[in-house]
Amino acid sequence: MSASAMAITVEGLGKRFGAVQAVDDVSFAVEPGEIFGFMGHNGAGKTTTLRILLGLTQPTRGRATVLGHDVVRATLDVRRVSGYLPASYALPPDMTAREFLLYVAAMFAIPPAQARARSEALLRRFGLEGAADRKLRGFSTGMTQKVGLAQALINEPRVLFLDEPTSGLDPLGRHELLEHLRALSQQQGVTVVFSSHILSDVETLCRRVAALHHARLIACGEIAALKREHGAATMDELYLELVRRQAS
Ligand SMILES: Nc1ncnc2c1ncn2[C@@H]1O[C@H](COP(=O)(O)OP(=O)(O)OP(=O)(O)O)[C@@H](O)[C@H]1O
Repeated sequence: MSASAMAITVEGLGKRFGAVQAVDDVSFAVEPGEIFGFMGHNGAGKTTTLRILLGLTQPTRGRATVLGHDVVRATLDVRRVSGYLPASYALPPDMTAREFLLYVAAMFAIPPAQARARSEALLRRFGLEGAADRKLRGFSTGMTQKVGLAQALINEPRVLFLDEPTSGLDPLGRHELLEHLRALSQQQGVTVVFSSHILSDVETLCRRVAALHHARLIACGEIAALKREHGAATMDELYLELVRRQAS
């Protein structure tokens, strides 16, 4: 696939925070409609890369595009077509789920009637109708993640960036969330970047992955091919082998 046909392109991306090189010469591309896995240990640079792709942090080197929009020069276009579920964030405790979705819709300047229709559809889709008028302060981890995903979808994004979306979820909650993501990709052609430490979830959902290690990309490609290449039977084995090779 040519670079211009890619949903996301990342070329020689770098980010330095003072003395810390958070992302170092990272390049990869994501195809439209694919669910692309992003793995790496704590502090490897995953969140920083996602935040650069969303235009929330400026790179110190390199360039990246989302649906052809340069993430530095066309940040507003990038935000318009993107949804983001951060790894951790505080929902406003005194808002109800419904109020919160309408609030996020207003930030995207979605007209009120459309905002109401989308909010109701998302509340239904995530089984939150019964809790829609409850204040967010009492929401469980699973319900909070569903609200988080609903807010990330309010602008009907074509590209969805998810940072650790399944952490803290029970097996049923994880399964439901993975099914939602699969449906978004397969039925609506949404491109998903799925960053996770839970390698079984990455394997369940993604055909291709990138692995970051100490800010650098140490592997990128099809999971099946990477496993073959590195003689790994499982995803955990693959990841450990990739990291081991860096150390030796
Ligand atoms: N705003 C910041 N200021 C200074 N250093 C930062 C900042 N954001 C990230 N870093 C540093 O950059 C490095 C990469 O962090 P990042 O959050 O991108 O990693 P990560 O792979 O997402 O980790 P985790 O899995 O723990 O979320 C870390 O050393 C981190 O401390």
